[in-house]
Amino acid sequence: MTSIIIDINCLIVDIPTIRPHKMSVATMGSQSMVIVRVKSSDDVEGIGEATTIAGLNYGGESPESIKTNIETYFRPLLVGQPANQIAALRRLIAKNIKDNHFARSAVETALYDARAKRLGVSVADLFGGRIHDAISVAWTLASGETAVDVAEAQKMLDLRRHNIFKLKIGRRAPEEDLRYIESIRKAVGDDISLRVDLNQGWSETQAVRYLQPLADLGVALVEQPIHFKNLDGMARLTALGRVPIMADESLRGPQDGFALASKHCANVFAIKIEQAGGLQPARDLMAIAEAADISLYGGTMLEGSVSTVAAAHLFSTMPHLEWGTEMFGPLLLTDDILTEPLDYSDFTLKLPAGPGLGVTLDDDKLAFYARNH
Ligand SMILES: O=C(O)C[C@H]1C=CC(=O)O1
Ligand SMILES: [Mn+2]
Repeated sequence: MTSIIIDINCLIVDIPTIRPHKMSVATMGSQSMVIVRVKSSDDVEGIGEATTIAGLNYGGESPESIKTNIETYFRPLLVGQPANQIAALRRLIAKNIKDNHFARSAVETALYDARAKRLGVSVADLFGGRIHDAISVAWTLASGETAVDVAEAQKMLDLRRHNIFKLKIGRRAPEEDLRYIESIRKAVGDDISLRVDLNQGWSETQAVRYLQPLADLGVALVEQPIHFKNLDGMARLTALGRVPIMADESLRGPQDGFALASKHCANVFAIKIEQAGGLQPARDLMAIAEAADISLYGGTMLEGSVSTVAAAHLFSTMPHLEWGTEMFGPLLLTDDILTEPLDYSDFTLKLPAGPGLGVTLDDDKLAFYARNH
């Protein structure tokens, strides 16, 4: 029997972070997730999540705009449509709704979750099946206090939770950032992979000046050092060859991926399902990277458990995820909205068993953290 979409609901859920998360774009003290539930005539519910960083600080979609746009534009478009025809639904959305990649990703995730549940398979199975049962997970140090970050890195190593660290820099003067990285390097030793993320915080001139000092400190990867539109600049920094360059904000879907790949603007792509516009566009973006011999990294929008596990399903199907992932979002929050939290151990995130995304929402927690205004 054909299952028909009968309703789409959105809830904004606000959960505090375990500590302030300081980036060049914003300081976050809590995370706001838009949880999307797609209900169908056969009673199978699909869930998805759209999460941004600090309202409008990172990009053009906020939790509030995502909720409004899904309820006002996606919902009437999709209600009454066959729930299993995901490609047709994607075409319908593309024809009627421009941009709104985060909202699209949440809706698409919910459609895949429901489709997989109906088939009794996992979301990874819809993308060819998992190759990896666990994926490596980096942690971001971003408390803004060197001593706190040193202690945090040590704790993560002791707990065997993370042994790769991303450092958020570009908020302070470059010389101060160098001293900070040096302290972290001294504390963790030479064998630990340290990467930095500027979130576009530098001018191209600053990047030319400071890439070598970063390389001298053993920084393995430099993420989005300059403005996302300065693709020629990204290509020039990549061509310098001082340290591998990773694109993040410059990648808003497969077309951007093609532009960056054809101009050699990066050595590595950070793949984010929300920024790409959903699981399938993210998969398309990864195919472009693979064809261009650009390495892959599984990126996060500091998402909660639902979007994190959705991305993990997709990443688990990739033969080569050379730089691992940073799917740690749920661990940055003081509480979770799942009945069973995700399993982080042995420096990895374990893919859950079970159909669909393999996770269940805890309705009491949702009710507790839901924004009521
Ligand atoms: O990569 C970003 O820009 C966003 C995010 C990912 C990890 C983190 O700490 O911030
Ligand atoms: Mn980034």
